[in-house]
Amino acid sequence: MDQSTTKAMDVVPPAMIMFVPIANGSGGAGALRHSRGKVGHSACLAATSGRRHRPSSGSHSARRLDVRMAAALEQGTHRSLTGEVDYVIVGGGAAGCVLANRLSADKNVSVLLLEAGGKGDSFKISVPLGFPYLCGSDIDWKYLSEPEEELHERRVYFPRGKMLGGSHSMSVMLYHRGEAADYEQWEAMGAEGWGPDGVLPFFKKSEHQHAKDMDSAFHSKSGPLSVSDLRRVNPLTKVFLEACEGAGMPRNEDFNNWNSRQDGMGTFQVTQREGMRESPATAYLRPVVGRRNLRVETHASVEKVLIDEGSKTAVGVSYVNKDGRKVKIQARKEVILAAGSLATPQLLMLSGIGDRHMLDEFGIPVIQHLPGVGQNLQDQPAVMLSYQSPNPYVDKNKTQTYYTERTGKDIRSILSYLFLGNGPLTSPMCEAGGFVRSDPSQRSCDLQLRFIPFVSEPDPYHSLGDFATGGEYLTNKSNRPAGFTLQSVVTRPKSRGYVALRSADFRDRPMVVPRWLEDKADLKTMVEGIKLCRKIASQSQFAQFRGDELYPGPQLSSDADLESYIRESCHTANAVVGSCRMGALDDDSAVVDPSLRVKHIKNLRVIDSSVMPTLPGGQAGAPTMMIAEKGAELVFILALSESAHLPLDAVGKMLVICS
Ligand SMILES: Cc1cc2nc3c(=O)[nH]c(=O)nc-3n(C[C@H](O)[C@H](O)[C@H](O)COP(=O)(O)OP(=O)(O)OC[C@H]3O[C@@H](n4cnc5c(N)ncnc54)[C@H](O)[C@@H]3O)c2cc1C
Repeated sequence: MDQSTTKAMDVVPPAMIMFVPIANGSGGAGALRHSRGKVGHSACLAATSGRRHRPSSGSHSARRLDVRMAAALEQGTHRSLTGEVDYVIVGGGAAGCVLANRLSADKNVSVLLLEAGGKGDSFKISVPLGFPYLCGSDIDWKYLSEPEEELHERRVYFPRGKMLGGSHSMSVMLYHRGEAADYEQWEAMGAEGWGPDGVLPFFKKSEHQHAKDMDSAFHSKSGPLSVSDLRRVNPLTKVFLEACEGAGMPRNEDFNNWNSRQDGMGTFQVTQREGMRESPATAYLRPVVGRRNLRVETHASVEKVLIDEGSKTAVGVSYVNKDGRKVKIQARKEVILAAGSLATPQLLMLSGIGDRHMLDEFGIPVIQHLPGVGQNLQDQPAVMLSYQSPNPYVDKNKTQTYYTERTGKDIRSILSYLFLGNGPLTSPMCEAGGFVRSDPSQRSCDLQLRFIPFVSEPDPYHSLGDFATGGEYLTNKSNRPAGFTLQSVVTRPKSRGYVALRSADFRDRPMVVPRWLEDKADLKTMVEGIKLCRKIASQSQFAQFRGDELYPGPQLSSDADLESYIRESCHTANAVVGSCRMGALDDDSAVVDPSLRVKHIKNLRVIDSSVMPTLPGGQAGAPTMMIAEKGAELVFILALSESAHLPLDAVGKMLVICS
């Protein structure tokens, strides 16, 4: 038998199985036995589980609690359930952490979360302004795209988090959902049940909104994920907002209120708790890591899903654990892929699910020809406009206004962060910006603008990669002037790329072909973005803060010049989605159905950012967690309907009433 498949493993019928420690209760290795439990109203409990595990919100208590949670996580990651579990979740990122919390809320089921990276609990991760220092470090997968002519043969660097919390643990923390029309489009593309009314309850279920006066129709204060206003707004950010007004742009006080237009400028909300990064790991996983039916295994790299060839049923996964040992684990109920938009399609292909021709090319036995796997890749390309300040090297000492590599070393910033949870170190860098239409005929905003009180190179990620390999970017030696940057992001891109296998070895990164400029409309949007940013920067409000334009530089002014600059320097805004698209049951190009089940394969779902049919205009983190919230409910509905012998619809309605 070929190694990529497993003949009928002993699949236990759908009965709930509880794991109970039999040794000293300390969760010692392998000290567990199974006991059968009944299906109760546990799925209803799942709907409120986040609330029961809320960390306290006392001033310094969150920091202390973080330490306690880290200790619990330490124990949790060493607890060992061997052999078989009910649910195996592959990838402990944004979606994986949500799923681990919600599925293990039913204490009658056992859940194993496998994460290739580590715990991701170091201090540098929790300090918001430290975000650039995470890029290129050992908690980053550091993907590189294939060279493309359209991008002047550049390889684009894609940071992706390799730790619990995934990419969101190294994110910029902006909290955006897109607008209602984005989800109407999902539904129109065959994602039945994923329209605005179908997704809003799950955004709210996730959210713990700290700002006052937010419309409760769109916000909630009872979810696990802390969402807040900025603790400190940089003086230059305020200048930027005044300049936007000067340029005739409207204000928007809440980009996530679907009763009003997304258009307008304002400060961004962030996923932070008391000035510290809030990731899916801190919000969802750490509070529940002590649950006895949940095992979290880090440094566990999944190589493929084990699928029974005859019945086309996922029965488990094989992975390499932290000791380098190959382990097979059986999933009695489901395997759920949540490895993100680059790794999930790779894992499907390595498991024999994907385009037949590609699998043949690498000698992988085809279990299911599914040509959509890896296609429909979307991301938001971005381009920078940077100015130095009038006294660029003297102004480097104004560390509270111009962020430079000195800001993080400034004693005022450090003390303010440590004792008050405030100051520049709480900044996500992009503190303000907004959504605009590059021309009035656009149906939705095609541009997101972001203001950064820091001089960025044209391709900041290239420079960050250089820094990670010993370069001087971000060090005291760097010759960076003080200044500021405006970033134009294609927020609803029309171009589509793809992910393909590079080899049949799971340790090789897949090929990533972003094709950002495939649709010339996206190029045009970026050109218009630079022009609009120049207009904002030329307003009188900036007069005393603006020196020379550094990038692209005033000599580049025609559309052709700007296009060339964009090809040379556009970079990712980190919203990589769509490579395992959800669609209607009869849509052959879709990878998962609206219940997120992989087409033609039993007991296998994809629940992560890769299922998005299109990018909701904004960042991808909040929509990913929404997908995982709704995905967990879909998993419960199936489990309940099977054990109670009820139709799926009836169970779905019951759950709505319970929650
Ligand atoms: C630098 C950066 C900035 C960002 N800024 C923002 C922002 O401001 N706002 C926002 O909303 N979003 C932001 N994002 C995007 C957001 O983080 C992602 O959209 C979101 O995390 C996607 O969730 P996911 O669960 O699909 O994948 P991920 O969060 O990437 O999780 C996938 C997980 O799977 C693990 N994994 C992969 N392969 C395997 C394997 N073989 N075995 C086991 N585990 C595996 C990975 O290590 C990772 O932990 C940013 C992302 C980055 C990288």
